[in-house]
Formats: sequence, C-alpha cells, structure tokens
Amino acid sequence: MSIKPDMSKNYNINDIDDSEGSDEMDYDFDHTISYVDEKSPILGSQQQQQRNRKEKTSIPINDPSSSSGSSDEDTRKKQQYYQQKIALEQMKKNQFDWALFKRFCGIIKILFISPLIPVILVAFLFGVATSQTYVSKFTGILLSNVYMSFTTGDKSLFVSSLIKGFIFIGISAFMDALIKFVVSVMAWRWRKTLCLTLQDLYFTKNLYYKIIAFDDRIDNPDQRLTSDIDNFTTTLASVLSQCITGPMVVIYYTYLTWTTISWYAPLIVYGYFFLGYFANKLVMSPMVSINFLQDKLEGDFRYLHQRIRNFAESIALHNLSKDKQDGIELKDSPSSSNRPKKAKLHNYRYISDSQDSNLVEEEQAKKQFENLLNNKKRVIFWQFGLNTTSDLFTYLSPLINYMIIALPVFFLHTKAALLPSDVTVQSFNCIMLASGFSQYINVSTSISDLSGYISRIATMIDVCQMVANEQSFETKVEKESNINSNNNNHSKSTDIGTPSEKSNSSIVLNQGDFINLDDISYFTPRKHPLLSNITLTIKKGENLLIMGPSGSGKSSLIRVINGLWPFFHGSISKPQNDYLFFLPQQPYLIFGSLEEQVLYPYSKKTHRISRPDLRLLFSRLDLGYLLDREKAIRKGNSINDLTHNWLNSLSPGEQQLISIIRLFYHKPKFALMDESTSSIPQPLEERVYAIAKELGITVISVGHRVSLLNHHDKLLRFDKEKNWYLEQIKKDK
Ligand SMILES: Nc1ncnc2c1ncn2[C@@H]1O[C@H](COP(=O)(O)OP(=O)(O)OP(=O)(O)O)[C@@H](O)[C@H]1O
Repeated sequence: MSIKPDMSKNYNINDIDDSEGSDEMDYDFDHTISYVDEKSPILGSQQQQQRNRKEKTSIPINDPSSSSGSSDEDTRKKQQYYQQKIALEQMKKNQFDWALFKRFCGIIKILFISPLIPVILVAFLFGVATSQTYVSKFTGILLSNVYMSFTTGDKSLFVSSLIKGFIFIGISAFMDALIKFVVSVMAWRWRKTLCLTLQDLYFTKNLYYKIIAFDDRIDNPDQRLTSDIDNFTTTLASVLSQCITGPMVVIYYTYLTWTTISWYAPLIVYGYFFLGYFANKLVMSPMVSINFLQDKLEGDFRYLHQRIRNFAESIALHNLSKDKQDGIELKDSPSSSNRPKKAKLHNYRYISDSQDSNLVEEEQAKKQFENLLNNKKRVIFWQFGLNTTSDLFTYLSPLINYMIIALPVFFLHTKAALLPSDVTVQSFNCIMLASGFSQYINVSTSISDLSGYISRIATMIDVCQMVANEQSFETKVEKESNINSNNNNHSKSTDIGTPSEKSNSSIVLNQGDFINLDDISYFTPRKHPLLSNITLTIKKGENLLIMGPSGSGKSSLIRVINGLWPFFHGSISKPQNDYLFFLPQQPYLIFGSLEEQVLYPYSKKTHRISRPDLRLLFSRLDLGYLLDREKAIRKGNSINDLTHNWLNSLSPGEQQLISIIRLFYHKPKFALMDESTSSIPQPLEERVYAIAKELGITVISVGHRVSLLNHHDKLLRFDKEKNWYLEQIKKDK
C-alpha cells in the first residue's frame, strides 16, 4: 500500500491502494539519526536541508564518540565516555570550597525565608545548650567531692554529693533529650520549607517538564526532592546543634581551664584542635565528590528498578520470546554443551553461573549495582580514613589533658604536687574543653555528607532557576485584543506584525474560532530542524489529520501549537488554552477515582460530575462496566481511595477511552489528539469522531491509520525529506 499525493491535486481517500489489507500507511520509516551542530540554522529550502544533512553527519575526530561503526560496543563506549565526562565535571564542581559555602548560604536563605520559628528554635537550642554547659560544671565539682569523701572518710560529704549528683546529672540528661527533640523539630520544619519551595519552583512554568525534556543537568530530580532534602535537613540540624553546644562548652571551659590551671592550658588544647581540624579537612575534601557520586549512583539504581516495576509486563513479555529463542538455539546447537558459561562472558562478577539467560534489565541492574558498590567501597575507605583521624584526636585528648596538668609539676617546676581533688577538677575541665572541640571534629564527618547534599540540592535550585529564566524556553504569548489596541494607539509603523517581528516566535491568542500557523519552522530542543515554513489555517468544524513517518515531527508540531515547545520561528494564532485540549500518545491516568480521571486537570475540589452524567459519559463508549467495577471495589472496601491500583490493570484501549471521555467532558473548541485512538477498534473510533462532531469539537489528529482519513477534512502530510503537503480529503459518500 502506498500513497503518492500530488500537491496540485485534491486528495481522495479512494485513491489509496488498500489491497494488502493493512490498516497502516506504508511510509518509509528510514529515519536517519544525525549529530547536529548546535548552531545549525533552520534551512528553508530542500537543497539547503540536504547540504545541512551532509554536514551534520561529520563527527569530530578527537572525540571518542566519533569511532566509526555503530556496534553495541561503540555505543557502550560512547555512553561510558559521556557518563564519565559528566560525572568528572560534576565532581570537579563539588569540592569542599568557597563556592560550595556560597551555595550552602543560598540554601540557608531559603530555610530562613520565614525566619520567626527557625530563629526561635535556634535561640531555644542556644538557651538549653548554655544551661546544660553550666549544669555540667557541677558534675566536675561533684566528682571531686566524691573523690575527696573517699580519701577523708567523710560520709555526709559523700551522701550530699550523691543527692546533688542525681539532681544535676538528671537535669543534664533531660536537657540532652530536649536538644535532640528541638533538633528533630528543626529538621522537620526545614524539610517542609525547602521541599515546598523547591516544589513551587519545580511546578512553575512547566519546569518539571522542561528540566526533563530540554535539560540534562539534573539526574534523578525525584531523589533530590525526596531523600536528599530529608537527609540534608536532618544532618544540618544535628550539625547545627553540635555547632551551638560546641562554642558554649569551648568558651566556658576556656575560662575554667585558664582559672584552674593557667593561660597555656586552653592554648595547648586549641593548638591540638587545629591540628585535628586540618588533618580532617585533608581527608574530607575528596569525600565530597565521592559522596556526591554515590548519591547519583543510588538514584540511578533506584530509577532503573522503578522502570522495571513500571514496565514489568512488557519486560516479561519480551523475555518470554527471548527464553524461547534461547531454548531453540541451545537445542539445535550441537556445541551448546561446550558453550562457555555466561559468567565468563561478562567482566563483572554478579552473574550466577547457573543462569543460562539473563534479562537485559537484570544485567543492567547488576552492572549499575556493581558501579554503586565500587564507589561505596571508596566511600568506606575514605570514611575509614576520616574516622581514624577524628577518633585518634578524640581518644588521644585525655593524654594531652594529663600532660597539661603535669606541666607545672614535672616540667615547669612551679608546683611541688597537686591535691587529688584538684587533679579531678582540672582534668574534668580540660576534658570538657577538648570535648567541645572534638564536637567540631566529629562535625566534619557530617559536613562531608552534608556537602554532597548541598551540591545536589543547590544544583537543582540553580538549574530550575536558570531554566525558568531561560528566554529561549519562553514563547511570547499575546492576546489579540492587546495587539489591536496597540495598533489603534500607535501609528501604522508599529513593530507588531513587521517582518522582523514575524521572524521571531510568537503566539497570539485570538477571539476567533481558528488556529493559524504563519510560516512556522520548528526544531527539537537540541536544535535539530524538523519542518520549515508551514502556513495553514484550521477553521472551526474542519478536522485536520497529520500523517508522516515516525520521528518526522508530527507530535512536535502539536507540542508547538499548544505552547509546550518554544522551539519554533513564525507566529501562531489560536484560541486561548481553555479552548484547546490535548490527548497525548500515552494516556495519562492519575491516582484517583473514575470521576477524578474525567475531571482531570480539574479536581473534585472545584468540579463534580453527577453519577447519572458520569454513567452517560461512560456508556457512550461502552465503558459502563468500569463504573460497576469501581462500585464493587468500593463496596468490598478493599481499596485505598487515593491509590486506585486497579486502574493500572486497564487495557491500553480502556485507558485511551477514559482519556477520550475526559475530552468529551471538557468539550473544548479544539482537540489535539496524538495517536489517541490507536488502541481502540475502528467502529469505536468512528463513534469517537462522531461524538466529537456532535459536541462541536474540532479535531487535529496525529495518526497512521488510513481509517482516520474518513473523519478529517484536511491532511497535513510530512515526508522523510522534511517536506510538507496540505491536501483536501475528498470523502465519497
Ligand atoms: N525532548 C526531546 N529532545 C530532543 N529531541 C526530541 C525530543 N522530543 C522529540 N525529539 C525528536 O524530535 C523528532 C520528532 O519527534 P516527534 O515526537 O515529533 O515524532 P513523530 O513524528 O510524532 O513520531 P511518531 O510517529 O513516532 O510519534 C524525533 O527525531 C525525536 O527523536
């Protein structure tokens, strides 16, 4: 079956040779994938496009991706090269340095965006930490008294010290629990603030779509929004509490060691701390990038398993046939018993010897898991180094304390001897001062984790802001009434509508019942030119069908018309978006009841459909049984109202029909249907178009089925040379 339409002729559906009985148009699907120069212009003429195509196929020689041939090995190497390049660039950016500190300050600004409660919490923490530090002083004195009561045999001193001990140590323990409680509340609040702020950003101006479709700088945005923010705020709150209690202890015990020993005592402890700090920093710096990479690998690993969950059935079906093929091959091959075991064919170790055939997904998951484990090994080794230095400094600090106390007796000879109770108080004070500092050293371990989260969260904020402010991702949208009033207010030489203006992209929201494309040339987000200079008008009541080879740009034109893709030149005049409704290729069902499916993108909060109306909508497409099924499930009380998992088991056709019911409920002036009847039988497809007509919906369809021609008035046809043809469809009664 083939169609060779002539632009000069009207197109007649009876001209189609359907002798092969196929329902699909026979296009040449040979679509070449080329490497495009980012700056390649959109070329209008065919010759220019051909020249451009030739140029596009040249690949830089020094780039590993340029290796000739297109074997799997090459593709794998290319992917590896780019992954490593990106990971290295990211790692370079995530050093523990001033830039990271500035990014941290950016996040802090968000955390304190409504400062009252966080400031109260921090002040409260400060108050509790101060009181706890003060109360801890009595522990030292009590210890000294207990020690003295043993040496002097003073029972009353022992009893009174014990009673005071219970009170003060009890208070201290309670304050410790209070600090932990405040830290948890603070982490909870910060998570709320940061996550909501980021979500606001993520959902503004379709950013969630743009950063996934147009920008590849953010891997796993879901992980950043969920676990990274949670881990970051929890770690930050605990680091903050340590940073607050630390100085309290340091300041107070600096004073006590100075007064009970001498000026050099705090000085030596300070020197010891700085030595520890620099040793830790040395180990910490590389850990930032290693932790960053670990988070990325964890996210990728989870994402792969998520995909396996989402596509479980497709994977299982594909692999049923694969198992069969493997079976035949094994049976037919005389040398099958001599085949090397699978494990030997792979470089990595996690493939079981007993398995003859592994799923591609299994291999990928295992490969990714191996990468993750390899990096985790690095994390563990560097963590070991960090723990060794920080623990060494913590554990050695009592010895330093005793050396400080021993200085006047054994080295300076300023004192002959010390009383045991004095030694107890002095060593307690030194230990407390050192513990104040060792809190900082311990903080450094948490800071290395924190830095990874800072990088990931700050990158997400930066990229979201950059994409939000990116002018090339924005299309100028104006109301026709505004343009007219501007035209009236200005002289005829006003800018609007001048050729220079027309060469840019603009969308005008008209009051009329038509969609007009004026000299539209559009391209992919990577600037790969698609179709050029399309000019056409779609009037109300005049259905348009778009056909063409796969990847030729049919869906992209729909994206351009509804304003999702700003990658075009020329101007579009269309009714405002409330009058347009888009049905994507992949039907989208939300978590919710059938009524909520139909209401979407509205919700039950603002809209409701009465039971009889809902039944009528479903019955028109023979789907009344789904409402009965839902009713039975509700009665059985076996379903969580929010997660209607049973919807996942609907057939693709049922899913398409539900989105078509959604379209009928919303009754827009224009419907943009992207292959949205491809899974339903032809008689039902006829009914869908008949109902749309009855409801006054003008349809712009994308599709491959010849039967669609029956329901449309005009055909916009693309060919593989990037030419377009607009033809009138003649319908013979
Ligand atoms: N987000 C994107 N980034 C880069 N290229 C894209 C993106 N989306 C689509 N493309 C490319 O744009 C070209 C046109 O895609 P489009 O989805 O419009 O094809 P189509 O004609 O609708 O194909 P099909 O009939 O298979 O649905 C394809 O080569 C596709 O790979």
